[in-house]
Formats: sequence, structure tokens, C-alpha cells
Amino acid sequence: MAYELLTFANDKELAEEVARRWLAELAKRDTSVIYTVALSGGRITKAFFNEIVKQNKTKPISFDGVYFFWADERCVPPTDPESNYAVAKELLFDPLGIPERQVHRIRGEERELLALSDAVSNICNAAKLNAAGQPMLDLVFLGMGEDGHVASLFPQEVEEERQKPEIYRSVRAVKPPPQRITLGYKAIGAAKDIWVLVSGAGKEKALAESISPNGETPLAKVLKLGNQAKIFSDVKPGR
Ligand SMILES: O=C1O[C@H](COP(=O)(O)O)[C@@H](O)[C@H](O)[C@H]1O
Repeated sequence: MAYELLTFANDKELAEEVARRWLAELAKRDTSVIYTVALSGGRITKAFFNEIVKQNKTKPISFDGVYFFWADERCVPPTDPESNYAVAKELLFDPLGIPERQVHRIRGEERELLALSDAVSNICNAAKLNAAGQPMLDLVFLGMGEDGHVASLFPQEVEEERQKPEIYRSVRAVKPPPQRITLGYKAIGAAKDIWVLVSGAGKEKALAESISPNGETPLAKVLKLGNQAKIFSDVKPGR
């Protein structure tokens, strides 16, 4: 289990630090080389996206060559307030002026098979693939729910589901909206970096279980995939 846990007094401080680190990382990369990142949804993304836009005003960096994907999407139209893409479009892409060609949203409003094949082909066209055919994204941002779910990988899944090799798969979530599309564990595990933003009261127990060697939550399973993950949290692991 490989992770670094950084804790913050509140969501504002968490968002400030993650935005600062990510912008610094983007600033030092070679902009002629494609950089691939998967975003998540959830409450903390709003503060995080706002903070990126704010910090980028003071010290602008280039987003050339940065290609955006999603760790998960809810199967709703792209204008629906529940859409993870809708939040990113309003708070991140539009304010930063990110060209549409760099944004590969999951078409959750389409028929399931079409949405899945479109999402898989977009990600495979942009990212290098590992020997198992999984995309080696430069960075995956994840959130964590009160039950320890990450992306749309929920604790109720059976092991057989978790082991599925599909890059993206559709799931029925226990949390509304129920129909979702998510990266699988193997795709998350193939990423070069995983940054988990854990924010909001009520997540103390799930965080404690996730970082325990015997943890069974989806986040615990991600932390056992082998990559060095960073967890940025405004809650302390507890009961
Ligand atoms: O449903 C989802 O939940 C998680 C966590 O969200 P939060 O509001 O509890 O922070 C999120 O990371 C995921 O992308 C989203 O679809």
C-alpha cells in the first residue's frame, strides 16, 4: 500500500494546495508532449476548479497539449447539474478558455454501448497504453464518498466486477443518479499519478478504513494497486 496523506484545516486550504501543486506540475512540463488527465466529480471539485482559475489569473500557465478525460460520469445530459462534465465546463474549461478538442467528455446521455466505445477510443487515442492495454494517464483525480467509493466504484461490487479489464464500464450506483460510467480499477492503476481529494465531514471512518492495510473500501483497493497515490484530505482518519 503506497500513499502519502496530506491533511488540511478545510476545503479551501485543500483546494488551494492541490491547485498550486498541479499548476506547478503543468508549468514545468514539455507542452509539445500530450498530457492526459482524468477529472472526477463531487463537491470538492467546485472549490478546486475555482482555485485553479483564480491562481492561473495571477500566474498563467499554458494548457496546450493537456487533454481532459473523466474518472467517472453520471448518465445524464451534458447540461444537467448532476453531470461531472457540466461542472468542469462551467468552472474550469470556459473560464480557462480550454479548446473543445482537448476535452473528451463521456457521452452519458447516449446509448450505453456507444458512450462506452466512444470513451474508450478517445482515451486510447490520446494516452500511451501499457502491456495490458490500459491507458497510462499522467494523472487521475479522484474524490472519495462517505462509503469510501472513488470514481463510480462502489463498495457493493463483487470481486469479479472489480477484476474486469474494461477501461471504462457501466455501473448501477447506490448513489443517485444510478446509471454511471466509470474507469475500472486496472485503468486507475495504470495511471502515472493518482491524487485523491477527500473532503467533507462524515468521511473520517471511510478514510481510516481506506488507509488501513486490511481496508476493503474502493479507495483501499486503489491504494493497493501499486502506484504512489497522494491523498489530500480536510478530514482526519477516525471513527
Ligand atoms: O458520485 C460521485 O462521488 C464522488 C465523491 O463525491 P463527494 O461529493 O462525496 O466528494 C466523486 O469523486 C465522483 O466523481 C462522483 O461521481
